Amino acid sequence: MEQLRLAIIGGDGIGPEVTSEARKVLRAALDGTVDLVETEFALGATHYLETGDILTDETIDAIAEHDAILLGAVGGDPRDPRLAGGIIERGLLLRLRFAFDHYVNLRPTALHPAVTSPLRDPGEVDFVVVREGTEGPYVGNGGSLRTGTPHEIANETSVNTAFGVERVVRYAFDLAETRSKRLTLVHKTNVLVHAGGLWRRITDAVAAEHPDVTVDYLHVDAATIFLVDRPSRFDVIVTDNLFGDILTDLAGAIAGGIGLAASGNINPDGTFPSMFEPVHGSAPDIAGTGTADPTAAILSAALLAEHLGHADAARRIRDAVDQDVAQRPAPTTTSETGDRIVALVAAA
Ligand SMILES: NC(=O)c1ccc[n+]([C@@H]2O[C@H](COP(=O)([O-])OP(=O)(O)OC[C@H]3O[C@@H](n4cnc5c(N)ncnc54)[C@H](O)[C@@H]3O)[C@@H](O)[C@H]2O)c1
Ligand SMILES: CC(C)[C@H](C(=O)O)[C@@H](O)C(=O)O
Ligand SMILES: [Mg+2]
Repeated sequence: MEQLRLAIIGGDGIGPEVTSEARKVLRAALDGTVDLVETEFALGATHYLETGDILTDETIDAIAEHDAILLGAVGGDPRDPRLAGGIIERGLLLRLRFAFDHYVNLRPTALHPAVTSPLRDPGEVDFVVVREGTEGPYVGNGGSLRTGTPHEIANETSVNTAFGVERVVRYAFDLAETRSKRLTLVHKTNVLVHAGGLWRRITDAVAAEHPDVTVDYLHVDAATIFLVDRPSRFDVIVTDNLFGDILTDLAGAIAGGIGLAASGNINPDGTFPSMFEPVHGSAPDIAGTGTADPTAAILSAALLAEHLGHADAARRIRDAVDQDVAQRPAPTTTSETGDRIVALVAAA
């Protein structure tokens, strides 16, 4: 039987709560077809406060030995001065994305049947944001002069390389070819002229190789209007790291809630393990209450299964989620939702 080695990073807050439900569902979906070997890595703000370690080189090497990573969420109490400066987000989450060259951050959005969108008339909501994952303003290229004085100067430089932009744009076009063949570049070329110009030129050049894909462009501010007014206009959105971050929280909200939004940090070359995680964070406001919705983590596990070649297991997970959200009791708990979805997967 095929063996799949999964690195599990529950993380902080609701991260471990939703990840354990996703693991249950994944085990049920792969049962009998795969020998699933799960290795837990204690990482996150809590781990850092206990040990002083955020992510050692040895741990990166150990995680690299796995076929994929399932991550919950990381980030501790925002008021804790020991966690200031996003040290966990940067030193753990972004470090993993960069170390494993997750240059595609894939964030699909679909309005599941029976889920209520806050939009009055959402129409068809079925699009994928292809968010660049290793560049942009996320690279940590910045600094502050005269810090803490009235004359402070703080810089955060967005890094965009032709190599980095081209590979993610190519991925987005290839994805559009498998969908409705419509691609929207989202940027802010009217202000961010250097980075925007590069994205635009590369998108135009790759578009010439895909004459059957309809390509358009929106400034990111206008894109937020259309996401609310007419999300059906979108099929594949390709955008930079920061715009993609912001748009996908909005996308989650219009598709019925951030508790349903899944993502994959993909290394398309397969050199490193890809990492699957909900779009949401550690939700300290509800951690420990047992009310977190594990659906985003479960759908992230479906993306993981699909990425590893188990399309049938992925389909069964998604079908079970669709059935569950259509008849979900309220109120319900994190583990009850996981249990119901496990039962539906097992019955399929
Ligand atoms: N990938 C990640 O690990 C990741 C992603 C985003 C934020 N974060 C971190 O998480 C911490 C909290 O960030 P935030 O408050 O800005 O965003 P968040 O996504 O954690 O929470 C935003 C709101 O959504 C709710 N929410 C989130 N997930 C939910 C779920 N599954 N079910 C029900 N409600 C849910 C929360 O209760 C909160 O009201 C910060 O430290 C942030 O840096 C981590
Ligand atoms: C926690 C943070 C670094 C992260 C990001 O900005 O990418 C998160 O918001 C996300 O969407 O995964
Ligand atoms: Mg985000």
